[in-house]
Amino acid sequence: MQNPTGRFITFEGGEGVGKSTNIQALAEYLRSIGKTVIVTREPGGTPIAEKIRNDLLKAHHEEPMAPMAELLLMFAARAQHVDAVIRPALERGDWVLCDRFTDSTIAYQGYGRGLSLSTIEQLKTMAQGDFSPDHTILLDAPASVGMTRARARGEELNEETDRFETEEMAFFERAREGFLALARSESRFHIVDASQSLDDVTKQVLALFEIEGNI
Ligand SMILES: Nc1ncnc2c1ncn2[C@@H]1O[C@H](COP(=O)(O)OP(=O)(O)O)[C@@H](O)[C@H]1O
Ligand SMILES: Cc1cn([C@H]2C[C@H](O)[C@@H](COP(=O)(O)OP(=O)(O)O)O2)c(=O)[nH]c1=O
Repeated sequence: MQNPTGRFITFEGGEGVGKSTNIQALAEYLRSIGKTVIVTREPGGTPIAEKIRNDLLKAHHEEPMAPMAELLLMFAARAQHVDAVIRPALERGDWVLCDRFTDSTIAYQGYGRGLSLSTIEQLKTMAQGDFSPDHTILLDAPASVGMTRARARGEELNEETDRFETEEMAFFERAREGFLALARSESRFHIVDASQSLDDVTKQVLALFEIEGNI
């Protein structure tokens, strides 16, 4: 890890695959070796973007949300998040670990909802220019595995089901295919098999960072 400037690391994958848990483990490790680390998430990460998140995830609206409205709100939240939080942190030399980013939009709104990938690409350019993660950890598991974990976590923490969690399993399988297609086409991706035990998944995530120069 000789580069003194910050790095932007994103975690991607379906519901309940272990993104938040492994982000915390990586943050702890990076702090233990002296890095300043910010952990954030999408949609959200700033007060304005968290308000947009609230509208995006709320399961019960007085009307159905149009897929294009959903797409534009994802990018509105992201534009705010990049401008107010992510870019300033990287400029200070901090490491930014983000739970989901634009790959989730391609996977969920593109592969999941069936919106045009070229429209998403255009919006991406408008919202973030060529700004992109340095590395992306894709936690990959069959949708049913992650969903079972997410439901168990939801019951344990007494969380309300969000709008996405009400989608059918085929939607999440399409999103998984989207993530895998992205991972095959871009070298910033590191795929970790998230159907393994939590211990094994975390070991593999940390191994990407533990050996100097590994990542
Ligand atoms: N590899 C794993 N094996 C078993 N349980 C896991 C694993 N990874 C995470 N979990 C558990 O599954 C639930 C969802 O994990 P979480 O990190 O919140 O996922 P995400 O952020 O991807 O939705 C949590 O209760 C977590 O402890
Ligand atoms: C960032 C992003 C998230 N999403 C969805 C995925 C999730 O269902 C939801 C965000 O919730 P999140 O709390 O990240 O879900 P989980 O912890 O269960 O993985 O928003 C999109 O559809 N597009 C996006 O661009």
